[in-house]
Amino acid sequence: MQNNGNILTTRDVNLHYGESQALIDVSISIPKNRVTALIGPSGCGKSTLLRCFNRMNDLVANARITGEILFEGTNITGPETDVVELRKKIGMVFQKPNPFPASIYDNIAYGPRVHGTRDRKKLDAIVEGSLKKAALWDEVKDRLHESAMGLSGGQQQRLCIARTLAVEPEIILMDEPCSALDPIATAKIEDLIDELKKNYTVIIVTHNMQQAARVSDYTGFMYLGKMIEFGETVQIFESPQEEMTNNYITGRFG
Ligand SMILES: Nc1ncnc2c1ncn2[C@@H]1O[C@H](COP(=O)(O)OP(=O)(O)OP(=O)(O)O)[C@@H](O)[C@H]1O
Repeated sequence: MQNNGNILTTRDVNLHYGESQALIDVSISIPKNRVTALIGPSGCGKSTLLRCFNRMNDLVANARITGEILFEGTNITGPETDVVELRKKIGMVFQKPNPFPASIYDNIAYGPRVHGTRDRKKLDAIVEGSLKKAALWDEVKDRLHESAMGLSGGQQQRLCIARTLAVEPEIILMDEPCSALDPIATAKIEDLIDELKKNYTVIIVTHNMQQAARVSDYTGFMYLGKMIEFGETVQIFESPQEEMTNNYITGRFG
């Protein structure tokens, strides 16, 4: 597969929560405009690594990180990084859909308003464009001013993706985005992920190996805080180089 260059590179990333180490010497490069899946058994550090990419671990009082994370060549782990700007460029979608208790329109317009867009026409265009990109427009165009809480779980998750897209990110982090959804809603999100990679880089944490195999171009297998193997998804699933990867994907542990 043609690699478009790397958008994120980690160099010897170690992360401790107090005394306990959650990431050990993680060094990977995430290809641009591709979908990368992080897999591995519960507690191996997938979410911790994902949260490093937009500094969400800053919110955890006892988290301490060393090493470098280069986003388009600039280290983002230091105090000089503008975290608000970073999170605009690297958005996040969580396990449980978390729309604000506000209208569909206001959920999408929130980010652009915070970043200074006030013009109604511009906001209208952003709302429509983001909902279209998230494959939700047709379902909600006649109820934009109704509460987002009235949407189904799958629609709420696509709304959260639209909300992320509204501030024009480059990377979308997804932490088990389908784990609260039924198979039909999950299939819609998976189709959407495939569509999104034309314009964005997606990094997804998933417990579901079939999902990783279906949606991702690259896969990283983690175990006990270490990145055991990282490569093209086809290679990881069909000819893993590490015995541990092989044991995991064949269901021998985890
Ligand atoms: N806020 C925190 N404070 C202390 N320890 C934490 C915190 N968050 C995670 N950990 C620990 O760090 C390790 C990695 O957790 P993490 O959530 O990154 O794993 P994971 O692979 O995403 O797990 P899961 O698949 O179960 O979500 C675990 O041992 C976990 O208990």
